[in-house]
Amino acid sequence: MATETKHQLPFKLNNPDLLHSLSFVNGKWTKAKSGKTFDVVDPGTGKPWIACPTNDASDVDEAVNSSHACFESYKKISPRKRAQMLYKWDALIKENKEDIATILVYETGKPRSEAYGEIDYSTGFTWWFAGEAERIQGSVFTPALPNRRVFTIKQPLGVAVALVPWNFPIAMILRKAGAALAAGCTMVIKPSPETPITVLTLAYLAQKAGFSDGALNVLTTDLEKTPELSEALCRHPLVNKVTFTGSTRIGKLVAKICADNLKKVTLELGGNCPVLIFDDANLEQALGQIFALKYRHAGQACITANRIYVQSGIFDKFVERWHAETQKIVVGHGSDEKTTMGPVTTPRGIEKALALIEDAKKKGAKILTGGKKMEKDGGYFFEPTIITGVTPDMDVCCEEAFAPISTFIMFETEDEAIKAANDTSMGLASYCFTKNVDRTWRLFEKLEAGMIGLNTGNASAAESPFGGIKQSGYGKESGKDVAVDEYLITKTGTFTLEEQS
Ligand SMILES: O=CCCC(=O)O
Repeated sequence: MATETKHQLPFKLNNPDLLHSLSFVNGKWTKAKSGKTFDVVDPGTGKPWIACPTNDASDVDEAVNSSHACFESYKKISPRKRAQMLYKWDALIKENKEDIATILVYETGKPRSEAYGEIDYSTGFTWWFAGEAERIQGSVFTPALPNRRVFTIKQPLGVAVALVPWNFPIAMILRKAGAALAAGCTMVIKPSPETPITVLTLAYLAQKAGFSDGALNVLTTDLEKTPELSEALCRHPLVNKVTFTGSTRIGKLVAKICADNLKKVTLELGGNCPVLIFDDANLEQALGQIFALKYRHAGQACITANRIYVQSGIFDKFVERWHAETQKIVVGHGSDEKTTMGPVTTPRGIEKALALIEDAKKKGAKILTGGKKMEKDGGYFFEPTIITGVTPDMDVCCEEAFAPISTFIMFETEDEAIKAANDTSMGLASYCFTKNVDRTWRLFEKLEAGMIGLNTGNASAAESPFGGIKQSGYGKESGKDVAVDEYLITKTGTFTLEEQS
């Protein structure tokens, strides 16, 4: 175990070797040059339990150089060998699932059952990308000119940087690093200050799976040094690709910085996702699916249901059923087996939720239940909340809540619902529930989002391209070909064939 901390661990692991708190650079556990550290806090108690290095711009060179040196040899490894290492990594993560879930609970606050769910979802990516590694193909085609032959090959583009959020730290890493390593790239990861430990565990297991030193480096830092460290990573001349998941505001900054040197960028940004439930929907199906989506990780998923539009014929009944289900939610520490909803991950989450509710109340919304912070064991708990009478001018309608706030809006016609759903700068995911097949197709084509859930609230999967349109970003993660392509360059070969005389 390589922890260097004055803190008391609030849990025991079956395999204590998994727990690391130093950064991981070139296969070694490394302190920041400044020697500074920051605390990682349990959102369920508000107590710090471990500390990690506060890296800054001066720590970037060593990490990127080692990833670049590794790339020079890693790119020559056969796709089958890359696949084998990815399968091994996948197996090691599954073998240590219980311990990884424990760390995840104490970093994010999510209930243990959800932590298991995240690991199952995430290993879908390691498994999928192991398969993709061997299916990277170029093409040969017939050109217009005689005696000419044209073909393309795909090659890994080099060192990639991943800037990742705290809400699904395992899924985000495996979705990004899985694709990069399958393509033959190496990666430097900057985890979120809230969730560095799960990421360091994954790096430890990647090394055990056979990835060589520098293939996957992890530089931790705190909130204050995040902009400096991220910018230095994005600007480093040996970095060719940046993948970012987070807010639209920061995504635009990342895109601007990378544009200076024309670096390839993938951006998975904000959501504000609408749900449309029509009178002819199977009410129980819609309720079950959207309830699970809404309260997954206390409302802190980018694809969560931010605005729920329900047609007038079933509005009252739907909200009544939703209210009844909401009363059954057990809010508590993620490690408690009875808990069905944990805290939000940061105190900032509470402040934002309170501000949204205050604004909605001022503008005439009705708070059916909840709306307050819960004073409970020092954690960042927020009451499951239902708001009705929501109008488009309310912040809760225009912004991602990232909290357990269910926002209901009544509609009459299909056209009205589509117009309201699309009335946002965001375009990550949209959902609709109807048993009318023609309407389903119309909605699929007319809703402005990169992912459309049709009678489902659960559309994320390794085989499905994940990514938004409009201000929700660009590029695809997961899915066949598209995700690995984000880490490849395509080279065109043109050959003139001399005929034998
Ligand atoms: O919060 C963003 C990721 C959620 C998902 O991958 O389903």
